[in-house]
Amino acid sequence: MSEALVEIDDLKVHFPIKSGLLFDRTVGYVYAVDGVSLKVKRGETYGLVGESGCGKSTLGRGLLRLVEPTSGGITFDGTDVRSLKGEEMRLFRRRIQMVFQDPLSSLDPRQSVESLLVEGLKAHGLHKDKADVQKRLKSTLDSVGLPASALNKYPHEFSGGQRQRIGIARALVLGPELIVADEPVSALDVSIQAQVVNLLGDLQESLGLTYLVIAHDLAVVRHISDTIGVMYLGSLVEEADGDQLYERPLHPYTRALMSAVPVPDPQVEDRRERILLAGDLPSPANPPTGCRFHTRCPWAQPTRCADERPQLRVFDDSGQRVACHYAEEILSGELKMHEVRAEIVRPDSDTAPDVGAELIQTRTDLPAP
Ligand SMILES: Nc1ncnc2c1ncn2[C@@H]1O[C@H](COP(=O)(O)OP(=O)(O)OP(=O)(O)O)[C@@H](O)[C@H]1O
Repeated sequence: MSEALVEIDDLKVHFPIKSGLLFDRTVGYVYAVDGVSLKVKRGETYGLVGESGCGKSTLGRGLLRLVEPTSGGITFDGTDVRSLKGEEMRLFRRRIQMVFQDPLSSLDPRQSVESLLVEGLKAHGLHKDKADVQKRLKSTLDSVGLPASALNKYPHEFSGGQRQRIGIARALVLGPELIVADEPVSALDVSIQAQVVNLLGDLQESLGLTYLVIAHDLAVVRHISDTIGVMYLGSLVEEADGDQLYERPLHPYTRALMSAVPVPDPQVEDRRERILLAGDLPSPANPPTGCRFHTRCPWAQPTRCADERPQLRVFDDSGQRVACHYAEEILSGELKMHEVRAEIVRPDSDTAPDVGAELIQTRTDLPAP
């Protein structure tokens, strides 16, 4: 299957910053999403990663029009989402559901599981046939591994993992085609995370679901994503097949994110590339000129990186896309990291596993170029 269910074209979501006594003056914008184009194929999982504040959630919310995009196109199953109104919009919303990070805050503690699940059905007028509703609720609970007796209980009576199963059931009960899962496991214990990730995988297989999974942690999306997009300060900086991205990360930011994912093998863990990013994420209200990553990039070159914004371009036949002027030179090793900003420790070539590059420890106490 390769048909795109969702197509996002040059999407921008800019939030106005208001000032003045009545907050009636716009003094600037938060460029939360600033020109993202991507496709989510039917039946597949698109993993969107990036550190907190880079615009991942806003992109997900913009797709559902929970926030109104500033510009750009969104197509869902061939329909122009941005032109939908009234009843058409309501029907569209049924086809896409969200799963949120923290089930405790997204589930009203005063409502029983039954009432939480029926709520969605009511919003779409699907609650009238009582026998049918009961059948639907029970089979939905069964599909997420919860017993029918859960219907009469309240969220606090469940463990964190079970609560997330309720959150997933609430999304599933309307029979959606796409699920936007925003940090679906980051509030859970590590031991429970794998169970919920596996559940999402099983549901995808049995129900033919399409997922957009948003996470700050590459480890979470690694095993479930067919395609991974890496976001930095409102833009996609790299996109590739899940495996391809791990074998050959091209963008310096992806390499930095990758180096933060722990590897279970201590030999590999000791020897792999480490890039600790200098400084914090710049403000999306005042993004750096040129390449937005240049202020933190260990390979940034004067003055092109500061002057010219790199476009997301197809790198080679693999279809991998990267927004970096120097991706080829970094990959070939022709361009070295700034020695003043990095301590480079080369691993013993006889024993070093093939993990992409020399072992690099970047010092974070040095100023950005
Ligand atoms: N409604 C809003 N009004 C103004 N600014 C907003 C609004 N929503 C988000 N932002 C800002 O947009 C930027 C991107 O936020 P967003 O939540 O999309 O990032 P994120 O990558 O999902 O981070 P997190 O994982 O912390 O949610 C942030 O600077 C945030 O403060």
